[in-house]
Amino acid sequence: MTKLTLRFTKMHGAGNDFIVLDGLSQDLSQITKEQWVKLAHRQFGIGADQILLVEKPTVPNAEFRYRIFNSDGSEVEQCGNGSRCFVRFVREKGLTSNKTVKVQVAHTILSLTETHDGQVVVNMGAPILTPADIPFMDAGLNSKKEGSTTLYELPLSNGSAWISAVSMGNPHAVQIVSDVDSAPVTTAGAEIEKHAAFPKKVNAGFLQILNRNEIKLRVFERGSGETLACGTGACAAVVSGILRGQLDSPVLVHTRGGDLSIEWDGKTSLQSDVMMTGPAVTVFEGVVTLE
Ligand SMILES: N[C@@H](CCC[C@H](N)C(=O)O)C(=O)O
Repeated sequence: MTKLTLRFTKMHGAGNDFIVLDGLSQDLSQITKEQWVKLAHRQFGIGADQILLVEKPTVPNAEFRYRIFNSDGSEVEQCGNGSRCFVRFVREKGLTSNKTVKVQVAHTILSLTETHDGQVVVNMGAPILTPADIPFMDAGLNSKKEGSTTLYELPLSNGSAWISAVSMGNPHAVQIVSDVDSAPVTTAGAEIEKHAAFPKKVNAGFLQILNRNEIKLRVFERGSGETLACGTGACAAVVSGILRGQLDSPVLVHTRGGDLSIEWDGKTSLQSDVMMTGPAVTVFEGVVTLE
């Protein structure tokens, strides 16, 4: 196998960490799934929750395309914290001078804006709540109404969990817990991630409500395990809490790696876009050789 030498940037958004690769000036097309896994490995690679590739768009109304790989090598549709790091990356590298950048991600275009205080605001689009589009197989599950949404009872080996199913481009199962610090995030989260009700697997969110505008959140991410923060998980948790009638926008989300602010006018229209504001930080740069 030929050796491949790549320039990379290590970044994080509220502790959710990324290897960002410029695919505009480097050929990344030959990299295999095994090599993504090795790059993301904490001991045998650089270490990251996700790898982000910056590429040319394939549609006319975006400046860039960016692709996302989980640390298990699976390619996914969406990454909230990653999108903030993406915009910081293209601006720091001088690849654009626009303050607001439109980027193609899977099947959507995201709009991202850096603010004067170093935060990034992302229009994450409207949440997807139709089970088949998440995708979520609700047939045969117990369900109940709470506020203006339906909750589903997900059977687990150690009891069950009442979840709401929300997609922010990627699937999330959100449950409310009384104390997020003692919640079984790694065990129940790992089981929910692979639950048969979610044919493409799912990110499992554990949400503790502090008051109507403030929550604590931990997420066991599909393909990466528990991360210090999950941007799409924060959006999905706030959508779930608002629909359950327990939260009001805006909501400050405390994760283990930092805070995110989420706004959603879902009481006016379910089609309202979710807005996420949070940090994006460059940690270091380097060169890595893949074999
Ligand atoms: N960390 C991300 C989400 C990354 C993708 C996720 N693990 C999935 O498989 O859907 C975020 O900040 O949203």
